[in-house]
Amino acid sequence: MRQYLDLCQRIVNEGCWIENKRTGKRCLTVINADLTYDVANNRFPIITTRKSYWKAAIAEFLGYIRGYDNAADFRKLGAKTWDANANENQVWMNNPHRKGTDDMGRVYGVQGRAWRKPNGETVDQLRKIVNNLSRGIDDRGEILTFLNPGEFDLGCLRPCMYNHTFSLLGDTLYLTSYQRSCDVPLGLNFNQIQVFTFLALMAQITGKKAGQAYHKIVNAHIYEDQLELMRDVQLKREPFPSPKLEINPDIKTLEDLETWVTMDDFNVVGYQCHEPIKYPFSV
Ligand SMILES: Nc1nc(=O)c2c([nH]1)NC[C@@H]1CN(c3ccc(C(=O)N[C@@H](CCC(=O)O)C(=O)O)cc3)CN21
Ligand SMILES: O=c1ccn([C@H]2C[C@H](O)[C@@H](COP(=O)(O)O)O2)c(=O)[nH]1
Repeated sequence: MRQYLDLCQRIVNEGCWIENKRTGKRCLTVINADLTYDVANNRFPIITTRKSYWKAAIAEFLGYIRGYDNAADFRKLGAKTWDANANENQVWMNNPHRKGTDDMGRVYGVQGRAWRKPNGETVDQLRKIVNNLSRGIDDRGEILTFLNPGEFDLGCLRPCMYNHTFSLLGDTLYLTSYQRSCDVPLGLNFNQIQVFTFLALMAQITGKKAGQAYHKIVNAHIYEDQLELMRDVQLKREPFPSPKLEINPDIKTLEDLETWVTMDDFNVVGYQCHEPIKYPFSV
């Protein structure tokens, strides 16, 4: 939690104002942030200086794991987070590839589970990684990449957290996740939870011990309409100790994640937090 607050404070102290064309807003911005999450000791990196809707964060990531391309499917799991990008972004609404209400196009999990090859076949990147890790294999290329520049025009948004690389040292599993663009008040609150939970889940279904998760961010920003709340409210609060994440031990395979898992299979124990803060969201 300290590392999150340090990053927020660094943006407030040292950030540069950058005009963002897509949203029409200015962002206070720094380049490069490195965060580490201790999954081995289950120190769940949830924000405690405001209420965090952690179930929505896990639901969103489960939707990526399942390869969903529709905001309605994310809503059914418990995440409303794609409603605006699927249905309120004028550029995407005017895109002839958009298949109607709630369609997100070929983003995130679609690329992760069904990357298109020139011959018409698809590559299931996640299945390959799970198969290899389960057999104790790390081919130094256990990479799940959502970033497909050839298909940017087929999706509502380019992926922000776009690459997850797994590594095995003996029977300990590590994860390194890369993020090109980070809305620190809103997005990072979710992304921290997602990186942590992804490693915990992958360790569980491949029979490995979870090690550390490394989260590398390039452009970390606070939108102009979020700054006051961050600087004058959230950063004035003292964090509480990290809680623990409990995952249903019956989740044993990728198929379990694809079929029956719901948010009832996750629990956070000992979460103490300050009052909610409602940050503005930019489409
Ligand atoms: N500007 C922007 N920031 C983002 O973080 C973001 C995007 N766009 N577009 C794609 C996804 C969607 N994500 C989102 C979208 C909404 C919330 C959000 O509104 N969070 C609130 C309430 C959550 C709830 O009630 O479930 C929060 O207080 O955390 C968070 C992440 C992250 N991504
Ligand atoms: O997982 C996510 C998804 C999105 N974001 C944020 C980062 C930016 O503020 C916007 C995306 O805008 P771009 O113009 O495509 O960079 O969404 C996030 O923080 N985390």
